[in-house]
Amino acid sequence: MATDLHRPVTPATSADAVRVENLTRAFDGRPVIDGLHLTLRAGEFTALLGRSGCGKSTLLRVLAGLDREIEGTVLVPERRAVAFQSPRLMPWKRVWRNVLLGLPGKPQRAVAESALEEVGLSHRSGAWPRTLSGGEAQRASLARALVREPDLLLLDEPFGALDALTRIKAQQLVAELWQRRGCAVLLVTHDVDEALLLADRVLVMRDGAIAHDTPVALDRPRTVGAPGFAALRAELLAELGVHQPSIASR
Ligand SMILES: Nc1ncnc2c1ncn2[C@@H]1O[C@H](COP(=O)(O)OP(=O)(O)OP(=O)(O)O)[C@@H](O)[C@H]1O
Repeated sequence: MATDLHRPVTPATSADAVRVENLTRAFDGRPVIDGLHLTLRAGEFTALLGRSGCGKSTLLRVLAGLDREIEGTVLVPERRAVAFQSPRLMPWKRVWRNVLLGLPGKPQRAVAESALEEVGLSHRSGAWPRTLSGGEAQRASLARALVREPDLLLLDEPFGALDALTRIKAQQLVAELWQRRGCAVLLVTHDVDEALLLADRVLVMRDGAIAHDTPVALDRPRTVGAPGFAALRAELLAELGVHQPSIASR
């Protein structure tokens, strides 16, 4: 039975931001998502890992309502927003107009300015997208997500194309925004450390379903050197099929 994602349904339990039951998505008869179950709690930061091509982006697109050719049940909040690895800004619209793009009604520039201030980009409000650095463009994309006041923020490798320093800053910004806004976040990433630095829970996707679900009970703010970090990293890498050789002692 195809789920009517055209009328997003608020999950039955208000403590849940997302409920997915028995979700299947096939391309040309080949299921990429196959009987997947998933619950995301309101306000929870979840990271989603998995090998390339395992279906992470497909799942995110379904949750965003961008892909409706599915079977199963998908309950998501009405207010949700998505940011992709490539910021997808319209080159012919100034930054603040990009931020307001697609919002219903006639939102005032002040709405965009407020979101741009939140991501530290007020000074580039009137700029053309092509003049932005990679990090600035990604922050503009985050501002565009924030003006939607999402209960669910979907992030598809938003830091993937950034240099190492800009990436750290962008990760810190997302952590701050999440703590301030209190929305549920689902972050797709390839980076195990990034998942462990940011998330309350890390999921690993395999064979079209959630194969592994790890709570991350480390104190915040986190560092890669924190006690317990290395053990969680090793556990997740093993789930991803990467086994770290033990260093032989002499
Ligand atoms: N529109 C489409 N038509 C046909 N096949 C598709 C389509 N979208 C995705 N796929 C296929 O579905 C599989 C999962 O793709 P998806 O982009 O969800 O993987 P992913 O886990 O996000 O990968 P990566 O980590 O490399 O970004 C891939 O084999 C991909 O080729």
